[in-house]
Amino acid sequence: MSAQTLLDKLWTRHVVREEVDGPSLLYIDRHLVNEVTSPQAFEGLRLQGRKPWRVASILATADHNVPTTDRRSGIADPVAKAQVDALDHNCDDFNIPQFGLFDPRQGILHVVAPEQGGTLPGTTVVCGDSHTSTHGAFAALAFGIGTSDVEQVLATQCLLMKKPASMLVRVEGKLALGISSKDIVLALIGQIGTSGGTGYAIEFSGSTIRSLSMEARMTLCNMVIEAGARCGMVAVDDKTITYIQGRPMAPQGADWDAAVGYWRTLVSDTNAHFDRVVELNASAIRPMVTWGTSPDMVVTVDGQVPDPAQVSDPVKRQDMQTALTYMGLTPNTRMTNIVLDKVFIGSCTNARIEDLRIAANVVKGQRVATTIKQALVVPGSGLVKAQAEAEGLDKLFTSAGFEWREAGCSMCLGMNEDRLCAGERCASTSNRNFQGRQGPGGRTHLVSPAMAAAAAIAGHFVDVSTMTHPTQEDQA
Ligand SMILES: CC(C)[C@H](C(=O)O)[C@@H](O)C(=O)O
Ligand code: SF4
Repeated sequence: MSAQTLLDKLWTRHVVREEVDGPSLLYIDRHLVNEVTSPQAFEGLRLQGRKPWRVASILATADHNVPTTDRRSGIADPVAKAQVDALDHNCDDFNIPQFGLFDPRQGILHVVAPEQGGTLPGTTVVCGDSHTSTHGAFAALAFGIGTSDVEQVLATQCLLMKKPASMLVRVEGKLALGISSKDIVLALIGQIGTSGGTGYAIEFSGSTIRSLSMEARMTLCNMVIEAGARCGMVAVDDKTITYIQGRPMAPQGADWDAAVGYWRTLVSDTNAHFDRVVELNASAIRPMVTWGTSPDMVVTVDGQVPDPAQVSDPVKRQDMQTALTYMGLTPNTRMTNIVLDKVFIGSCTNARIEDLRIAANVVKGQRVATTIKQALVVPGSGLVKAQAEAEGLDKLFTSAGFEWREAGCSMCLGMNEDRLCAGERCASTSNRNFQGRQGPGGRTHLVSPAMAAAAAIAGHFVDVSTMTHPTQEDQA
């Protein structure tokens, strides 16, 4: 047999039926269900008199609409409340286990599932949410689906999909101090653009990737969607296996041994062919900050806001101009001179324990700048929150002036009460800086947790690579 990529291996193992020139039918192992994209799917099942095909494949929790303060007083917004109530009702009705609002395991699905051992190598993982690509960090074939697909997977445990092309992103070398996988992926998106990954599944490889923790690998795979790719993945190694061992939903005993034996095969064969290869030099990567309204509008923190006048392509020039007007920025402003109103540390990109450790270490013993109106830390799950509290990280944050919240998507997209007001400028560890993403008229700059934390203290962006703190390699 010819050399196979990791994608080939995952694909072949899950194809139920292959069509020439059409989508294939894939078997789905894990279905993550949130409150936003599932109500209509469940309604569809009911109308057809169907039941979920394999309830045990489902992991459900509300994440987008949940309040991050005072949950006991309920959800004020009627739309948010209706979605959360619908998930409760549907899970009760169809006997689907759910992590409810008061369950410590509740949180953002892309944080919760790996934490529970619900994301395993060699599986297919879907969710009605684009950032499902996150789970590919475990050598899973993981991708977001739409609401009608959610219904199809509930009903049949299968999904029609066309095999993506393969892209290898090889990152070699050592990251400088203070640089994280968020900077790697922002640098990648800056290089290939928001449609550079369209039609591809991206596999990350190379010595830099091997040195990264599982948390850091999840951040990489989380953001491939912002490069247009459907899924991201990282091959299995010791770190993958160590992370999973002992988690509640992980296999045990003889099953564990058999699973590990199979998981070890989940690497691209030497000489496997990729449709596109992109190389990055880790030692050249600097802390990244977005300046515009798309994740590829990004520069290094020691750079400046670009000048549309320097760009010859009229379409690109107009896009830049529109973004700058929305963002309220003047060309050639140094990034370190951009003054902020709010800071958000959270989201499925960067709200895992390692992210909070890195941020807490930066703010330790200091105070949030008086010009910052609000600095939020929203852990990715109740268990991340509990772990952080056990380590005293919450105290480091609150005594610096941050607010310490309950788990959820929160200000990543403002479907709950946590939002930017019009014109407010925010350093955010999330993944999307689209117009109005964090609240109508809000201005988002995407950064790493270390960069967000340092910006909160200074009141403007600062270059964290000139500060001393642990890297993601130390934490692995
Ligand atoms: C609401 C949901 C469907 C959406 C997504 O698919 O990604 C959200 O999570 C986001 O990040 O924009
Ligand atoms: S944290 Fe943000 S990106 Fe992630 S699922 Fe929630 S809204 Fe989407």
